Amino acid sequence: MTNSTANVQTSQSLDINLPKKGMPVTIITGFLGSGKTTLLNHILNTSQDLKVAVLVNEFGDIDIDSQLLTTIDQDMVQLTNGCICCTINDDLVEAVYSVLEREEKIDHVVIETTGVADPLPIILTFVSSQLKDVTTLDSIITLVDSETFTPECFQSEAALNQITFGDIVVLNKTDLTTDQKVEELEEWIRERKWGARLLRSQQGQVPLPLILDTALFDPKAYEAEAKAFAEEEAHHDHDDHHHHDHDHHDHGHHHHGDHDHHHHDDHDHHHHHSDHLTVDGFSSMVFESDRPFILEKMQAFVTDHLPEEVFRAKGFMWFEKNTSRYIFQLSGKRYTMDADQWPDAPKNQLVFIGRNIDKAQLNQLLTDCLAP
Ligand SMILES: Nc1nc2c(ncn2[C@@H]2O[C@H](COP(=O)(O)OP(=O)(O)OP(=O)(O)O)[C@@H](O)[C@H]2O)c(=O)[nH]1
Repeated sequence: MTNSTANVQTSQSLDINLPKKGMPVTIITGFLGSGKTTLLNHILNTSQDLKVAVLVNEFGDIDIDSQLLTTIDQDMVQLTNGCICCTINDDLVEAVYSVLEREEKIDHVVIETTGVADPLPIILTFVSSQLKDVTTLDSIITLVDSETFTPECFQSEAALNQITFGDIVVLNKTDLTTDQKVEELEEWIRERKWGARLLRSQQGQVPLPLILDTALFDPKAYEAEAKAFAEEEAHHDHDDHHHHDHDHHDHGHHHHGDHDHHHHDDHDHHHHHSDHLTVDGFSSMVFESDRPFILEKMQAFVTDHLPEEVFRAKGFMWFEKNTSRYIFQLSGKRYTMDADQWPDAPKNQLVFIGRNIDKAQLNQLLTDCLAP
Protein backbone atom coordinates (compact mmCIF):
# COMPACT_ATOMS: atom_id res chain seq x y z
CA MET A 1 0.00 0.00 0.00
CA THR A 2 1.56 3.28 -1.06
CA ASN A 3 0.55 6.90 -1.08
CA SER A 4 -2.78 6.35 0.54
CA THR A 5 -2.14 8.25 3.74
CA ALA A 6 -3.48 11.52 2.34
CA ASN A 7 -6.98 10.09 2.38
CA VAL A 8 -7.11 8.85 5.93
CA GLN A 9 -8.18 10.83 8.93
CA THR A 10 -5.50 12.64 10.83
CA SER A 11 -5.96 10.58 13.96
CA GLN A 12 -5.19 7.40 12.09
CA SER A 13 -2.66 8.56 9.60
CA LEU A 14 0.19 8.52 12.07
CA ASP A 15 -0.64 5.02 13.15
CA ILE A 16 -0.58 3.92 9.57
CA ASN A 17 2.80 5.53 9.17
CA LEU A 18 4.06 3.66 12.17
CA PRO A 19 6.54 1.19 10.71
CA LYS A 20 5.62 -1.63 13.06
CA LYS A 21 1.84 -1.62 13.11
CA GLY A 22 0.29 -4.94 14.09
CA MET A 23 3.36 -5.99 16.04
CA PRO A 24 2.84 -9.32 17.82
CA VAL A 25 3.22 -9.03 21.58
CA THR A 26 3.75 -11.82 24.11
CA ILE A 27 3.34 -11.22 27.83
CA ILE A 28 5.30 -13.40 30.23
CA THR A 29 3.92 -13.60 33.73
CA GLY A 30 4.44 -15.92 36.69
CA PHE A 31 5.24 -15.74 40.34
CA LEU A 32 8.54 -14.56 41.85
CA GLY A 33 11.41 -16.75 40.78
CA SER A 34 9.33 -19.01 38.53
CA GLY A 35 11.71 -18.55 35.60
CA LYS A 36 10.48 -15.58 33.55
CA THR A 37 13.91 -14.07 32.94
CA THR A 38 15.26 -17.55 32.20
CA LEU A 39 12.57 -18.08 29.54
CA LEU A 40 13.26 -14.66 28.12
CA ASN A 41 16.93 -15.49 27.79
CA HIS A 42 16.01 -18.76 26.11
CA ILE A 43 13.87 -16.87 23.60
CA LEU A 44 16.65 -14.35 22.94
CA ASN A 45 19.28 -17.05 22.56
CA THR A 46 17.35 -19.33 20.24
CA SER A 47 15.40 -16.94 18.06
CA GLN A 48 18.12 -16.55 15.45
CA ASP A 49 16.15 -15.00 12.64
CA LEU A 50 13.57 -13.37 14.80
CA LYS A 51 14.37 -9.92 16.16
CA VAL A 52 12.78 -9.64 19.58
CA ALA A 53 12.33 -6.45 21.57
CA VAL A 54 12.05 -6.97 25.30
CA LEU A 55 10.17 -4.83 27.80
CA VAL A 56 10.98 -5.44 31.44
CA ASN A 57 8.69 -4.40 34.22
CA GLU A 58 10.73 -4.51 37.36
CA PHE A 59 9.55 -4.74 40.95
CA GLY A 60 12.11 -2.97 43.07
CA ASP A 61 14.12 0.13 42.45
CA ILE A 62 17.08 -1.30 40.66
CA ASP A 63 17.10 -2.88 37.37
CA ILE A 64 18.54 -6.32 37.97
CA ASP A 65 16.54 -8.15 35.32
CA SER A 66 17.65 -6.11 32.34
CA GLN A 67 21.21 -6.37 33.66
CA LEU A 68 20.82 -10.13 33.73
CA LEU A 69 19.84 -9.97 30.09
CA THR A 70 22.73 -7.70 29.26
CA THR A 71 25.08 -5.40 31.12
CA ILE A 72 24.03 -1.88 30.34
CA ASP A 73 21.51 0.07 32.33
CA GLN A 74 19.69 2.73 30.43
CA ASP A 75 16.07 3.06 29.48
CA MET A 76 16.64 1.28 26.25
CA VAL A 77 19.62 -0.88 25.60
CA GLN A 78 20.99 -2.91 22.78
CA LEU A 79 21.37 -6.54 23.73
CA THR A 80 24.37 -8.50 22.58
CA ASN A 81 22.36 -10.38 19.97
CA GLY A 82 21.10 -7.11 18.50
CA CYS A 83 17.72 -7.24 20.21
CA ILE A 84 16.67 -4.28 22.25
CA CYS A 85 15.57 -4.11 25.83
CA CYS A 86 13.53 -1.36 27.33
CA THR A 87 12.49 -0.77 30.92
CA ILE A 88 8.88 0.08 31.56
CA ASN A 89 9.55 2.86 34.02
CA ASP A 90 6.11 4.26 34.43
CA ASP A 91 4.22 4.06 31.29
CA LEU A 92 3.59 0.90 29.33
CA VAL A 93 2.03 2.67 26.36
CA GLU A 94 5.04 4.97 26.12
CA ALA A 95 7.45 2.02 26.30
CA VAL A 96 5.62 0.10 23.56
CA TYR A 97 5.57 3.14 21.32
CA SER A 98 9.26 3.74 21.79
CA VAL A 99 9.80 0.22 20.42
CA LEU A 100 7.35 0.58 17.53
CA GLU A 101 8.98 3.82 16.46
CA ARG A 102 12.39 2.33 16.03
CA GLU A 103 13.72 1.93 12.57
CA GLU A 104 15.49 -1.38 12.80
CA LYS A 105 13.68 -4.62 12.10
CA ILE A 106 11.73 -6.01 15.04
CA ASP A 107 9.49 -9.05 14.67
CA HIS A 108 8.13 -9.57 18.11
CA VAL A 109 7.78 -7.77 21.43
CA VAL A 110 8.05 -9.75 24.66
CA ILE A 111 7.05 -8.20 27.97
CA GLU A 112 8.24 -9.62 31.26
CA THR A 113 5.89 -8.59 34.05
CA THR A 114 6.83 -8.40 37.71
CA GLY A 115 6.31 -11.60 39.68
CA VAL A 116 4.10 -10.02 42.31
CA ALA A 117 1.62 -8.31 40.04
CA ASP A 118 -1.65 -9.33 38.55
CA PRO A 119 -1.09 -9.15 34.79
CA LEU A 120 -4.64 -8.02 34.05
CA PRO A 121 -3.96 -4.26 33.87
CA ILE A 122 -1.22 -4.90 31.32
CA ILE A 123 -3.50 -7.16 29.27
CA LEU A 124 -6.29 -4.60 29.40
CA THR A 125 -3.95 -1.84 28.33
CA PHE A 126 -3.35 -3.82 25.14
CA VAL A 127 -7.00 -4.59 24.47
CA SER A 128 -8.49 -1.24 25.41
CA SER A 129 -5.97 1.55 24.86
CA GLN A 130 -4.65 2.94 21.59
CA LEU A 131 -2.24 -0.02 21.64
CA LYS A 132 -5.00 -2.26 20.28
CA ASP A 133 -4.70 -0.49 16.92
CA VAL A 134 -0.95 -0.91 16.61
CA THR A 135 -0.21 -4.25 18.26
CA THR A 136 -1.62 -7.78 18.29
CA LEU A 137 -1.53 -9.59 21.59
CA ASP A 138 -0.32 -13.06 20.68
CA SER A 139 -0.46 -14.89 23.99
CA ILE A 140 -0.02 -14.68 27.73
CA ILE A 141 2.57 -17.14 28.99
CA THR A 142 2.48 -18.06 32.66
CA LEU A 143 5.54 -19.62 34.25
CA VAL A 144 5.02 -21.91 37.22
CA ASP A 145 7.72 -23.14 39.58
CA SER A 146 6.77 -26.83 39.69
CA GLU A 147 8.69 -27.38 42.90
CA THR A 148 7.21 -24.65 45.08
CA PHE A 149 3.83 -23.92 43.56
CA THR A 150 0.82 -25.05 45.51
CA PRO A 151 -2.75 -23.94 44.96
CA GLU A 152 -2.58 -22.14 48.31
CA CYS A 153 0.46 -20.45 46.91
CA PHE A 154 1.73 -17.80 49.26
CA GLN A 155 -1.86 -16.61 49.75
CA SER A 156 -1.27 -14.46 46.74
CA GLU A 157 -4.22 -13.53 44.60
CA ALA A 158 -1.81 -12.33 41.94
CA ALA A 159 -0.17 -15.75 41.70
CA LEU A 160 -3.51 -17.39 41.03
CA ASN A 161 -4.65 -14.76 38.58
CA GLN A 162 -1.45 -15.22 36.63
CA ILE A 163 -2.56 -18.80 35.96
CA THR A 164 -6.11 -17.87 35.10
CA PHE A 165 -4.89 -15.49 32.41
CA GLY A 166 -2.31 -17.85 30.92
CA ASP A 167 -3.01 -18.98 27.37
CA ILE A 168 0.12 -21.05 27.78
CA VAL A 169 1.20 -22.35 31.16
CA VAL A 170 4.80 -23.52 31.39
CA LEU A 171 5.51 -25.84 34.30
CA ASN A 172 9.15 -24.98 34.81
CA LYS A 173 11.84 -26.45 37.09
CA THR A 174 10.60 -30.00 36.56
CA ASP A 175 14.12 -31.12 37.50
CA LEU A 176 13.39 -30.15 41.11
CA THR A 177 10.25 -32.18 41.57
CA THR A 178 8.57 -35.50 40.81
CA ASP A 179 6.49 -36.46 37.79
CA GLN A 180 3.60 -37.07 40.12
CA LYS A 181 3.70 -33.51 41.48
CA VAL A 182 3.83 -32.14 37.93
CA GLU A 183 0.84 -34.25 36.91
CA GLU A 184 -1.15 -33.08 39.92
CA LEU A 185 -0.33 -29.50 39.07
CA GLU A 186 -1.39 -30.01 35.46
CA GLU A 187 -4.68 -31.44 36.61
CA TRP A 188 -5.28 -28.54 38.95
CA ILE A 189 -4.43 -26.01 36.26
CA ARG A 190 -6.70 -27.69 33.71
CA GLU A 191 -9.58 -27.34 36.14
CA ARG A 192 -8.85 -23.71 36.69
CA LYS A 193 -8.09 -22.75 33.13
CA TRP A 194 -9.70 -24.98 30.58
CA GLY A 195 -8.03 -25.04 27.18
CA ALA A 196 -4.70 -23.56 28.22
CA ARG A 197 -1.68 -25.01 26.45
CA LEU A 198 0.35 -26.81 29.12
CA LEU A 199 4.08 -27.28 28.66
CA ARG A 200 6.80 -28.67 30.90
CA SER A 201 10.31 -27.29 31.01
CA GLN A 202 13.68 -27.09 32.65
CA GLN A 203 15.46 -23.75 32.48
CA GLY A 204 12.61 -22.44 30.34
CA GLN A 205 13.67 -24.66 27.44
CA VAL A 206 10.52 -24.89 25.36
CA PRO A 207 10.36 -24.99 21.55
CA LEU A 208 9.74 -21.43 20.36
CA PRO A 209 7.05 -22.36 17.81
CA LEU A 210 4.93 -23.54 20.74
CA ILE A 211 5.08 -20.17 22.48
CA LEU A 212 5.55 -17.46 19.84
CA ASP A 213 3.17 -16.56 17.02
CA THR A 214 0.53 -18.85 18.42
CA ALA A 215 -2.46 -16.49 18.18
CA LEU A 216 -3.81 -18.12 21.34
CA PHE A 217 -4.90 -14.86 22.95
CA ASP A 218 -8.62 -14.21 22.68
CA PRO A 219 -9.54 -10.54 23.13
CA LYS A 220 -13.23 -11.46 23.31
CA ALA A 221 -12.64 -13.06 26.69
CA TYR A 222 -11.74 -9.63 28.05
CA GLU A 223 -14.44 -7.49 26.44
CA ALA A 224 -16.39 -6.58 29.58
CA GLU A 225 -13.29 -5.90 31.66
CA ALA A 226 -11.73 -3.88 28.86
CA LYS A 227 -14.76 -1.65 28.68
CA ALA A 228 -14.73 -0.99 32.42
CA PHE A 229 -10.99 -0.39 32.30
CA ALA A 230 -11.25 2.13 29.47
CA GLU A 231 -14.02 3.98 31.29
CA GLU A 232 -12.02 4.13 34.47
CA GLU A 233 -8.97 5.42 32.62
CA ALA A 234 -11.09 8.09 30.93
CA HIS A 235 -12.50 9.06 34.30
CA HIS A 236 -9.06 9.44 35.83
CA ASP A 237 -7.81 11.37 32.83
CA HIS A 238 -10.71 13.73 33.24
CA ASP A 239 -9.81 14.38 36.88
CA ASP A 240 -6.22 15.00 36.11
CA HIS A 241 -5.52 18.64 35.37
CA HIS A 242 -2.03 18.41 34.03
CA HIS A 243 -2.49 15.08 32.39
CA HIS A 244 0.11 14.45 29.74
CA ASP A 245 -0.78 13.65 26.20
CA HIS A 246 -1.30 9.95 25.82
CA ASP A 247 -1.87 10.28 22.12
CA HIS A 248 1.29 9.82 20.29
CA HIS A 249 0.50 12.18 17.50
CA ASP A 250 3.78 13.88 18.16
CA HIS A 251 5.78 10.69 18.26
CA GLY A 252 7.85 11.76 15.32
CA HIS A 253 9.52 14.30 17.54
CA HIS A 254 10.66 11.88 20.18
CA HIS A 255 14.27 11.10 20.50
CA HIS A 256 14.85 7.62 21.74
CA GLY A 257 16.25 7.39 25.18
CA ASP A 258 15.20 10.83 26.34
CA HIS A 259 11.58 10.29 27.18
CA ASP A 260 10.52 12.62 29.87
CA HIS A 261 8.86 10.78 32.70
CA HIS A 262 8.86 13.31 35.52
CA HIS A 263 5.30 14.40 34.92
CA HIS A 264 4.01 10.90 35.54
CA ASP A 265 5.21 10.77 39.06
CA ASP A 266 2.66 12.89 40.81
CA HIS A 267 -0.39 10.89 39.89
CA ASP A 268 -0.98 7.21 39.88
CA HIS A 269 -3.90 6.54 37.63
CA HIS A 270 -1.79 4.18 35.55
CA HIS A 271 -2.73 0.77 36.76
CA HIS A 272 0.22 -0.71 34.99
CA HIS A 273 2.69 1.20 37.14
CA SER A 274 5.58 -0.93 38.23
CA ASP A 275 5.06 0.50 41.64
CA HIS A 276 7.81 0.40 44.15
CA LEU A 277 5.55 0.29 47.13
CA THR A 278 3.42 -2.66 47.93
CA VAL A 279 1.76 -5.07 45.57
CA ASP A 280 -0.47 -7.72 47.08
CA GLY A 281 1.34 -7.35 50.40
CA PHE A 282 4.79 -7.74 48.85
CA SER A 283 7.47 -5.19 49.17
CA SER A 284 11.05 -4.96 48.06
CA MET A 285 14.22 -3.61 49.56
CA VAL A 286 17.29 -2.59 47.68
CA PHE A 287 20.76 -2.86 49.17
CA GLU A 288 23.67 -1.19 47.44
CA SER A 289 27.20 -0.65 48.62
CA ASP A 290 30.57 0.41 47.27
CA ARG A 291 32.24 -1.71 49.92
CA PRO A 292 32.75 -5.45 49.36
CA PHE A 293 31.19 -8.17 51.49
CA ILE A 294 33.20 -10.58 53.60
CA LEU A 295 32.44 -13.94 51.98
CA GLU A 296 32.10 -16.00 55.18
CA LYS A 297 29.79 -13.46 56.78
CA MET A 298 27.62 -13.23 53.73
CA GLN A 299 27.32 -16.99 53.44
CA ALA A 300 26.37 -17.28 57.10
CA PHE A 301 23.79 -14.57 56.60
CA VAL A 302 22.19 -16.26 53.60
CA THR A 303 22.10 -19.74 55.08
CA ASP A 304 21.31 -18.94 58.73
CA HIS A 305 20.06 -15.42 59.23
CA LEU A 306 17.97 -14.50 56.25
CA PRO A 307 14.57 -13.39 57.55
CA GLU A 308 11.86 -15.89 56.66
CA GLU A 309 9.73 -13.19 55.08
CA VAL A 310 12.23 -12.85 52.24
CA PHE A 311 11.00 -15.02 49.44
CA ARG A 312 13.13 -13.82 46.59
CA ALA A 313 16.46 -12.04 46.21
CA LYS A 314 18.73 -11.34 43.32
CA GLY A 315 21.55 -9.13 42.28
CA PHE A 316 25.27 -8.74 42.11
CA MET A 317 27.77 -9.35 44.88
CA TRP A 318 31.30 -8.18 45.38
CA PHE A 319 33.58 -9.95 47.86
CA GLU A 320 36.74 -8.77 49.52
CA LYS A 321 39.95 -10.01 47.84
CA ASN A 322 37.97 -11.37 44.92
CA THR A 323 37.83 -9.95 41.42
CA SER A 324 34.72 -11.79 40.18
CA ARG A 325 31.22 -10.52 40.02
CA TYR A 326 28.80 -12.99 41.63
CA ILE A 327 25.27 -13.21 40.33
CA PHE A 328 23.15 -14.02 43.34
CA GLN A 329 19.78 -15.71 42.87
CA LEU A 330 17.60 -16.79 45.76
CA SER A 331 14.16 -18.24 45.34
CA GLY A 332 12.48 -19.72 48.38
CA LYS A 333 15.07 -21.82 50.18
CA ARG A 334 17.39 -22.22 47.23
CA TYR A 335 20.15 -19.92 46.17
CA THR A 336 22.97 -19.82 43.68
CA MET A 337 26.02 -17.61 43.24
CA ASP A 338 27.54 -17.73 39.79
CA ALA A 339 30.83 -16.00 39.07
CA ASP A 340 31.36 -13.86 36.02
CA GLN A 341 33.06 -10.55 35.30
CA TRP A 342 32.35 -6.99 36.29
CA PRO A 343 31.41 -4.88 33.29
CA ASP A 344 32.53 -1.81 35.23
CA ALA A 345 33.55 -0.88 38.77
CA PRO A 346 32.51 -3.51 41.33
CA LYS A 347 29.58 -2.70 43.55
CA ASN A 348 27.07 -4.66 45.61
CA GLN A 349 23.59 -4.38 44.22
CA LEU A 350 20.83 -6.56 45.62
CA VAL A 351 17.08 -6.58 45.77
CA PHE A 352 15.08 -8.52 48.37
CA ILE A 353 11.40 -9.24 47.89
CA GLY A 354 8.95 -10.63 50.40
CA ARG A 355 6.06 -10.00 52.71
CA ASN A 356 6.38 -7.81 55.81
CA ILE A 357 10.11 -7.38 55.46
CA ASP A 358 11.69 -5.45 58.31
CA LYS A 359 13.81 -3.26 56.09
CA ALA A 360 15.85 -1.65 58.85
CA GLN A 361 16.76 -5.03 60.29
CA LEU A 362 17.61 -6.51 56.91
CA ASN A 363 19.70 -3.49 56.04
CA GLN A 364 21.61 -3.85 59.32
CA LEU A 365 22.22 -7.58 58.77
CA LEU A 366 23.65 -6.85 55.33
CA THR A 367 25.72 -3.92 56.51
CA ASP A 368 27.24 -6.22 59.14
CA CYS A 369 28.53 -8.45 56.33
CA LEU A 370 30.51 -5.65 54.70
CA ALA A 371 34.26 -5.41 54.98
CA PRO A 372 35.40 -2.56 57.23
N1 LIG B 1 16.77 -25.94 38.99
C1 LIG B 1 16.20 -25.07 38.15
N2 LIG B 1 16.41 -23.75 38.32
C2 LIG B 1 15.82 -22.89 37.46
C3 LIG B 1 15.01 -23.36 36.37
N3 LIG B 1 14.57 -22.27 35.70
C4 LIG B 1 15.07 -21.18 36.33
N4 LIG B 1 15.83 -21.55 37.39
C5 LIG B 1 16.52 -20.67 38.37
O1 LIG B 1 15.54 -20.05 39.20
C6 LIG B 1 15.95 -18.75 39.58
C7 LIG B 1 14.88 -17.73 39.21
O2 LIG B 1 14.76 -17.67 37.79
P1 LIG B 1 14.35 -16.32 37.04
O3 LIG B 1 14.27 -16.63 35.59
O4 LIG B 1 15.22 -15.19 37.46
O5 LIG B 1 12.89 -16.09 37.64
P2 LIG B 1 11.91 -14.86 37.42
O6 LIG B 1 10.55 -15.41 37.29
O7 LIG B 1 12.40 -13.98 36.32
O8 LIG B 1 12.08 -14.10 38.81
P3 LIG B 1 11.47 -12.65 39.22
O9 LIG B 1 11.83 -11.71 38.12
O10 LIG B 1 12.15 -12.33 40.51
O11 LIG B 1 10.02 -12.83 39.42
C8 LIG B 1 17.27 -18.51 38.87
O12 LIG B 1 18.32 -18.79 39.75
C9 LIG B 1 17.24 -19.52 37.73
O13 LIG B 1 18.53 -19.89 37.31
C10 LIG B 1 14.83 -24.78 36.20
O14 LIG B 1 14.13 -25.28 35.30
N5 LIG B 1 15.44 -25.57 37.12
